[in-house]
Amino acid sequence: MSRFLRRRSLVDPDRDDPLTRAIAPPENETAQQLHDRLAAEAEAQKRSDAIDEEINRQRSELKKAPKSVRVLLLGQSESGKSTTLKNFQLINSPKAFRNERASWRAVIQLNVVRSVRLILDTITDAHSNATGMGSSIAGPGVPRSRAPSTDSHALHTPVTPELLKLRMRLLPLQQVEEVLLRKMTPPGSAEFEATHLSPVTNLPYKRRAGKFREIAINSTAQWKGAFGRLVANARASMDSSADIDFEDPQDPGVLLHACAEDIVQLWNDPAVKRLLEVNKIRLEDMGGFFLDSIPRVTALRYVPTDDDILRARLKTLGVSEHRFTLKAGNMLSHDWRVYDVGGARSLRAAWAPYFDDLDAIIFLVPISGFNEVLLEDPSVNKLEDSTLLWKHIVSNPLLQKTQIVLFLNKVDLFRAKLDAGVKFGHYVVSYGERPNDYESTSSYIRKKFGHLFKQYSPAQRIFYSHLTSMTDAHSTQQILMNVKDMVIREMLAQSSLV
Ligand SMILES: Nc1nc2c(ncn2[C@@H]2O[C@H](COP(=O)(O)OP(=O)(O)OP(=O)(O)O)[C@@H](O)[C@H]2O)c(=O)[nH]1
Ligand SMILES: [Mg+2]
Repeated sequence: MSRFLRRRSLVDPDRDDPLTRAIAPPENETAQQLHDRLAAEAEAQKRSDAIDEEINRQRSELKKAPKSVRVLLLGQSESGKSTTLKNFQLINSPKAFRNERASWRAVIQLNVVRSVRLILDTITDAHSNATGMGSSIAGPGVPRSRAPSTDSHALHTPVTPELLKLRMRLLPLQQVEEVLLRKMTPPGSAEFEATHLSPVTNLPYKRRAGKFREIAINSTAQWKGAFGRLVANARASMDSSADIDFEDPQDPGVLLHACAEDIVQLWNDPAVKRLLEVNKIRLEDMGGFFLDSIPRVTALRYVPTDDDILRARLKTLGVSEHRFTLKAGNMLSHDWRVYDVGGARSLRAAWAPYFDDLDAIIFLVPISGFNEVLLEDPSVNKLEDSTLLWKHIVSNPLLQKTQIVLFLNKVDLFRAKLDAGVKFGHYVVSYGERPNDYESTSSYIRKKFGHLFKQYSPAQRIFYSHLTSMTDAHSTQQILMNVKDMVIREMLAQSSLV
C-alpha cells in the first residue's frame, strides 16, 4: 500500500494507462480538495509505514527467539519411544523424573505380576494338555520368538506337583493387578485396555485369549496423578523414598514381598524354564522384565532406581508431551517439545496431526526383533513391520523438510541373541551366509535403512543413524545430546535459507 501511494504522488499521470487513470486526482480539484487529499494520503502513508515497521520488528524478533523445536518419536509398539522420552526427562529435568518414582514403582509391580501370570498360565495350559483337558497355549499376546512350537514335548511337558502347589500359592497375586489398575483408572474410565489378570483356571485358551493383552494407558498425567496423592500424603523427609507412602493399606508391596520367595522359586524351577523354552516364550527379552531382581524390587522399602524406571514397561495409548528449555553453548535457548505416541498398529492413524511443522522425527527400530513377530499380528515379523513403516514415513511429502534420525535400538538384546547363536541370516534371508557377528549384521541393517531413506525421500536429506540401548542411560545421554545439536544446527541452517 505504501509503495502504491508513493508511486501515485510521484508519477506523471499517463492518461492512456487505465490504472493511472483510475487513481488520478479528480479533474478541476479545488485548492481545499487538494489539501485534504494530500493530508489523507500522508495519513495513510504513516499508517502503512507503521505496519511495515511492525512486520519487520516481528520478523527480527522471530529470528532472535526461534519458535519451539518440535520432535516426534515414532516406531512400532515396544520399539522404545517412551523410554527415549524418559531419557530426555532424565537429562533435562532429573528432579521431576525422580519425583515420579512412586508411579513407576507401581508399574514395576504390575510388570512383575504380569511375568508371573504368563508363567502360571503356561503351567496351567501344560497341565491341561497333560490331563487332556485343554488346548494349545498358542494365541495372541503371548510373546514368542517364533511361531508356536509344534514340538510334541511342548504339549506334554510334565507339570510337577510342586509347580501346581506353587501356582496355588501365587494365586493371590491376582489382587495386585486389580488393586493397581483400579487406582490408576478413574471409575467409569475406559482409558485402559482390558488387562485384568486372567484367573489361573483350566479354561481353554480361547476363552482366556484377549486377557493376555498388555497394560496400556492413555494419559500419562492422569495415571501419575493417582500416585501423586501418595506424594502429598508422604511424611516430610529428605530421603530418596519420601515420595512413596509405604504405610498405604492399599499398597500391594506387602503382598508382593510375601510372595517373593515363591516367585524366585518359580522362575528358577528347571521345569518352568523348559516349559517356557518349548513354548518359545522369552520373558527376558520382554519389556518390564524384573524376574532376575525379585528380592530387590519386592523389598518392603523398595524405591526404583533410574535404571529400573527406564526398564519399566507401560504401553502408550495416547500422546504425551515433554517440554524443556535447552541452552546449547553460546547459542540462544530453545523451547523443546518432544511428543511420544502409541506405536501399536491400531494407533498409528493418530500420528498424522503431529506431522505439521515438525523439526525432527526420531524413528526407533528395535533390531533385536529380527526373529520376533508383532504381538498384534503374529503373522508379521517385527523387522519387516519396521521397514514398511520407515518407507511410509520417509516418503511422506508432508515430512520432506523434517530431519529424520534413525535409532537402531535394543542393541543389547540384539547382541545377546547373536552371542547365543541365533542366526541373523535365518530370519533375514537376504543376509544369506555372511558372518553372524555384531559388526557385520548391524552395519547390514544400517545400510538397508540408509538405502531406503535415499530411495524414498522426496527431497535430499542427510541420513542420521545411531545404534542405541535406551535402557542404558549413560550411553544414551551422549547420543541425545548429539541429536539435539544436530536438530538445532539444521533448524538454524534452514531458517537462514528462508
Ligand atoms: N533391553 C532393552 N530394553 C529396552 C530398550 N529400549 C526399550 N526397552 C524396553 O522395552 C520396553 C518397551 O519400550 P517402550 O519405550 O515402552 O516402547 P514404546 O515404543 O513406547 O511402545 P508403545 O508405547 O507400545 O508404542 C520397555 O520395557 C523398555 O524398558 C533397549 O535398548 N534395550
Ligand atoms: Mg510408549
